[in-house]
Amino acid sequence: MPVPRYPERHERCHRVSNYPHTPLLDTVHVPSDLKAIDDEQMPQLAAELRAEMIDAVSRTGGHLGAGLGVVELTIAIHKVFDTPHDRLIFDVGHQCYPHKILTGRRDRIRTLRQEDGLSGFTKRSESEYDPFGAAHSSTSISAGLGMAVASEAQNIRRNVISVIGDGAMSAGMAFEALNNAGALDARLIVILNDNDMSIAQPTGAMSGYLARMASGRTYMGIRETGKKLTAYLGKHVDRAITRAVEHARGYVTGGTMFEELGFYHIGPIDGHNFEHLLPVLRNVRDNGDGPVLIHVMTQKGKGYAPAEKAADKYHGVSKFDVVTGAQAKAKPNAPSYTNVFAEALIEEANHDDKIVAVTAAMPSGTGLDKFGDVYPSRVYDVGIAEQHAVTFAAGMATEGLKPFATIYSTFLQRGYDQVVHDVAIQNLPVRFPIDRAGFVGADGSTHAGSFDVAYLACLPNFVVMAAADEAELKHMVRTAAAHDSGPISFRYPRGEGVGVEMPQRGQLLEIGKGRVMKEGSKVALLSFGTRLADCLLAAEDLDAAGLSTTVADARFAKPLDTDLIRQLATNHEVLITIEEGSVGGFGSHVLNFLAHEGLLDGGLKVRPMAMPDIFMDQAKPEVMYARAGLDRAGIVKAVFTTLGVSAEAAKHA
Ligand SMILES: Cc1ncc(C[n+]2csc(CCOP(=O)(O)OP(=O)(O)O)c2C)c(N)n1
Ligand SMILES: CC(=O)[C@@H](O)[C@H](O)COP(=O)(O)O
Ligand SMILES: [Mg+2]
Repeated sequence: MPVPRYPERHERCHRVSNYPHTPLLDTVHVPSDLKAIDDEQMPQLAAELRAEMIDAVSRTGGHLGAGLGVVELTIAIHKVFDTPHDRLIFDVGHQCYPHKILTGRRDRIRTLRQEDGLSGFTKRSESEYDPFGAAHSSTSISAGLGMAVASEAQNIRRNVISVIGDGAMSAGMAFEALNNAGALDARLIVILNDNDMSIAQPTGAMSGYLARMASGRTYMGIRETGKKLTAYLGKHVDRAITRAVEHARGYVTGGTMFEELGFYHIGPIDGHNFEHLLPVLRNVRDNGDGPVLIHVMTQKGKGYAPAEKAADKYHGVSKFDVVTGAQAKAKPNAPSYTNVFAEALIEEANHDDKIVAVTAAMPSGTGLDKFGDVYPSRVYDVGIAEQHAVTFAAGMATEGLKPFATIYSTFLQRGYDQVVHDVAIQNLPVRFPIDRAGFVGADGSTHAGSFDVAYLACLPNFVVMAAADEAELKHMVRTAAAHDSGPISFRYPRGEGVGVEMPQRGQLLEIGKGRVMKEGSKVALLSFGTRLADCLLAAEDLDAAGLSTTVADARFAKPLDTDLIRQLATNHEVLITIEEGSVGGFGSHVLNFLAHEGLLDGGLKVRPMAMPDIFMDQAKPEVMYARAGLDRAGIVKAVFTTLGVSAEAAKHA
């Protein structure tokens, strides 16, 4: 039976109306419905599921390539195992859209990543089929092992399956979990979904090792393989498995790194071929014990030509035209912060050959791909390894290089002990450009850059800056490059700048000095970072309401500009701090200073404005600002509330 291949048809066929058979997908509401469908019909189901996913993501945007690559694998796992009793954990969770469609969420799949819609990742509160939430990578083996051990401790027979990508497998956490699992001997099934891609090309020796296995260098003969498999799976190695072995390139059965760690290692097998997947999974389900690793080869973007051709560009997409693959791109009003950072770093590197840059598997997201185009030997992609990235940079700093460890706010959380122990305590001049600081929109709470100011400004030795606009970002890159006496960070958000005039090169900022943008006499708005633009707009409203307003840009959360704060506290009735970060950040440091200096004792009304103490679900950034009260209207409201007056009364105050 010919399987319709979506790209060749170039049609929107999510309803499979042009498919000659009854849509099988319409009969699958939950995974147990798969039991009624024959193995031979699985390719048809996969084609329908793939088409459904492509159509949904073309309307919502989101993670495309990873999900397309695991369509067959997802179906096969749900067909063979008994979820949700058996636990299925997707690492990162960005590949889980086919899983969502098969697990009762098809009717909401076109709400993916939208306000009040489905999350773009797995989420415990969303479905019983998501036993573990994710979005940061490389947690699935640890979580799965915990579940497996807990089940065994409670005499519950269940399979736990962790699906982890080759990129995610590069992280320290994954190795820690493999190490523990091999020793504990718990019944854990790890499926290594190897598509030879991370977001970008994978890097590192592990990636090379997997590629060598996939190219057959370590394969053993089929007969020998059969013997080994029998040893693991028991006497009844299914006839189908022998067929699968013949079709697949073979089973690796000895001497692999995974085997040395105590795993039974099966594969590589073809992850798009049900004749290989189903018998292998059934045999693992029905026989054997202890940890097993199944190495499955897949193709990122499988079944959609544009995504197959350019897996990096179709990892995460905006809305796109299914026929052409063209992604919707709003005309930008200003350069993105990421691009400004990249250009500024190149500019500084032109002047200083000690400058180097480090990324943890995010070259395009951080702009370091552009830096690498100019200075290929001065950029290091260490893989998904934030902890290592930080200490690696610390080591470079000890030898006189000037490393920029460029890591998203949310991912730097993973390297926190390294930031404290390896960088701050030793006062090493590692520069931390912190991208995606603040709300990030569709990726939701797991990716929000909420905590970096709180977790960095509390550390002795650190200088902590936030850019209010793209020109400020340039200044901060230059300032960080010149700051050689200890660690320094600067944060900037996802998306476009505000459209200010750009200097050719950044200026050196005086450490610990803010700037006054506008002088008033009654209300002082002290902004840290990109809320400055809304503060200036709010000040217009406040002035119009008769509340003369000063606006200042703190630039530094550490060291604080104490002269500026003292002056604002002394000369105004109200002092409001505003930042796009959690409680415990800039505002907390200002309050601490004011309290210690006795500046709160004379009746000054101080209100710190920060992100609310919740994990906020995905929505458009404007909506998130409004919800958090961190937009123009929210700032005006905070001032009125602090003064205990209405807008009308304020005019007469
Ligand atoms: C701790 C952490 N660092 C970085 C990322 C960003 N990230 C998301 S997916 C991804 C690549 C994952 O590659 P792989 O596991 O091979 O999955 P694939 O996309 O190839 O299916 C990266 C780097 C992340 N989610 N978590
Ligand atoms: C899944 C993941 O962690 C990344 O793909 C992330 O979604 C990228 O975010 P940006 O689009 O902000 O680079
Ligand atoms: Mg991969």
